[in-house]
Amino acid sequence: IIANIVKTFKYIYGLRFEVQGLENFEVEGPCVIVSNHQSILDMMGLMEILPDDCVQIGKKELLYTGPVGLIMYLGGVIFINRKSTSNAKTVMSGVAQTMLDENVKVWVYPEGTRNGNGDLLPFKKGAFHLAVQAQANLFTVLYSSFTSFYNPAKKLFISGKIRVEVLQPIETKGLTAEDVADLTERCYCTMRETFFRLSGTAREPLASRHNGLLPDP
Ligand SMILES: CCCCCCCCCCCCCCCC(=O)SCCNC(=O)CCNC(=O)[C@H](O)C(C)(C)COP(=O)(O)OP(=O)(O)OC[C@H]1O[C@@H](n2cnc3c(N)ncnc32)[C@H](O)[C@@H]1OP(=O)(O)O
Ligand SMILES: CCCCCCCC/C=C\CCCCCCCC(=O)OC[C@@H](O)COP(=O)(O)O
Repeated sequence: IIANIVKTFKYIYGLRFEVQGLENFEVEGPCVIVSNHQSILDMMGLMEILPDDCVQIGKKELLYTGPVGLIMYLGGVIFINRKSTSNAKTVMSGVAQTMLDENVKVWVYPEGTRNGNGDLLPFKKGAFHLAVQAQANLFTVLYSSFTSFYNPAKKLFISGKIRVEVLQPIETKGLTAEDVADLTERCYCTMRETFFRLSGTAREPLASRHNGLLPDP
């Protein structure tokens, strides 16, 4: 119900989605889906391709946003406290078990916050631990940059097109916690390349950002 309502918002905002690779989602079983997160507009992009039985990880502050919080709660959003790694880790290890027991897919924004600066932030590792703990497939989804039609700094909001790509799943069978850092880095590199390709923007060398995993100084 939520997805069908939010999917109509694109007509009001004058946005078009061009989706590639949706058939990659046609794999049975639980999985973790990670994607870039630029703005609240991502909620439209999320609903545009949301598979069945898929819940999202959200910051717990969103639970207290009145009717929207209630809708998210009823929609199954898993709320985590980002300020407490141990609390977030405990919640997420429960999620791995639920994924397996109830055949659920989980959508995570590994940047951990909205970021509209035309690049990806360094990734948090929770989503990758989750995929490894559940030994589930990991899907990566990229939305092209919104900067050409939405730029709060320039007070710009015009109609536009968002290119979306669902990449081939990555298997995590046999991987352990020790492999998570490497898995995170591999996904980061692939997703960043894809983001620049979809956005039609030049690629900044990773070396200038400490292989992408560390914050800028
Ligand atoms: C008409 C009405 C419309 C209504 C319409 C409704 C729309 C309904 C749609 C809703 C949609 C919601 C959308 C919400 C969107 C957001 O709220 S985005 C913000 C919230 N989401 C997130 O933060 C997810 C990503 N974050 C993570 O996964 C983070 O890793 C965590 C779990 C929060 C921890 O964060 P952290 O401590 O800051 O960062 P991190 O460096 O990853 O971890 C620290 C250490 O713990 C380890 N660690 C992390 N996680 C684990 C783990 N699970 N197990 C073991 N070790 C772990 C790491 O490996 C790391 O250790 P080292 O490897 O460095 O030694
Ligand atoms: C001008 C843009 C406004 C257009 C809004 C159109 C689309 C609206 C679709 C559904 C409306 C309500 C959904 C609310 C869900 C909000 C999810 C979200 O984006 O939370 C922020 C969180 O990830 C990270 O928080 P921070 O960036 O760390 O703080």
